[in-house]
Amino acid sequence: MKAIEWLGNALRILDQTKLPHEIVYRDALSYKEVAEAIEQMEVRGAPAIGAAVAYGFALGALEYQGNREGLPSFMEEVQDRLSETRPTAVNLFWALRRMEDRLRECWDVDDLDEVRRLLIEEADRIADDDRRMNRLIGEYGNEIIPEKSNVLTHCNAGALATVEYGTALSVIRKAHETGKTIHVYADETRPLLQGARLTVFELLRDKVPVTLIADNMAGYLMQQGKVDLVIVGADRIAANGDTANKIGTYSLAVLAQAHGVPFYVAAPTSTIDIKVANGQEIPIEERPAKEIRECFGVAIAPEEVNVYNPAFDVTPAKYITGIITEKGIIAAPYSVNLLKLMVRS
Ligand SMILES: CSC[C@H]1O[C@H](OP(=O)(O)O)[C@H](O)[C@@H]1O
Repeated sequence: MKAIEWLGNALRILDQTKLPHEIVYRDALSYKEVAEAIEQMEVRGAPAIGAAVAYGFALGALEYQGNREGLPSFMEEVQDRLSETRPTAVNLFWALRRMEDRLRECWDVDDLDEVRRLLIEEADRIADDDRRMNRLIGEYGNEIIPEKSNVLTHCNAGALATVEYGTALSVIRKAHETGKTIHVYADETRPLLQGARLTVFELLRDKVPVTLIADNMAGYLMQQGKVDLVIVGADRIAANGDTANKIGTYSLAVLAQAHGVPFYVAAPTSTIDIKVANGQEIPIEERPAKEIRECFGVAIAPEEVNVYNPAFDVTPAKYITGIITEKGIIAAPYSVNLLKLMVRS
């Protein structure tokens, strides 16, 4: 089950708003369709968004009908449209920058089809890098999973949030595959229920024991000593280790520290934004009020009520036990150790 698949002239997108009850694909033939799919969260998850944007950029070059000289200004429009879709996941901007850099490197390539080929090749590399990084996250992360453990996770940081394997769920999968007795508590993750709809869906398919809980039950589980560790994904990690992730992550981190439960973030280095000093500088997406007032089309609050709907929150580094990356597990002091990580090849 892949979130996205490149078809050579289109990007096949699994519409995650329909999961788990319907498996529906959309073949995006244009960069605008990719942008809409990201905004509507048909494709979501920081690494998956990054790869989708890379292929969306390549689709823009395929759509272009002008001469070679006009391509750069057209691709600026493509870049603008893709970059305005969702502000928090830095993977989007990391992928766009790689595609823009590749386009600039092609300045002396006159043949438009050759430029298109080189851009698709770069998007493929971005996708392959994500597969590789997620596998390694699973390998390193497995080192911190006890032989027998109850792990709590939030939202969906699984295969559906990436090109393959996932980040937090890559660690859980690896532990399961290596024969550890791992059981997962999956937060439903209001308001869009990525945990109930996507994480549970993934883990049941992989036969990983999983129990679904409402978000407000996590503290009670920890108070009863039923959670051995928490592992979540990330959308943007600042230079000091402050981490933006799905709304509700910060509450989990504070509860985990209060109950002496280790709290890990699993993310590829494409999610680390070393240019952002701390969490205050991370843009937090605010989404439509409808997502709170309704639950998948069923009104659950009076139409006239005001709504606050931040899609992410920021967990200060002091609550994070370790950051699991494809280059190893990073501990505090994050300002020092993340910088060392990013300069390491
Ligand atoms: C592999 S980490 C994915 C990350 O993205 C999710 O947010 P959204 O579903 O809104 O894209 C959530 O924060 C996950 O942890």
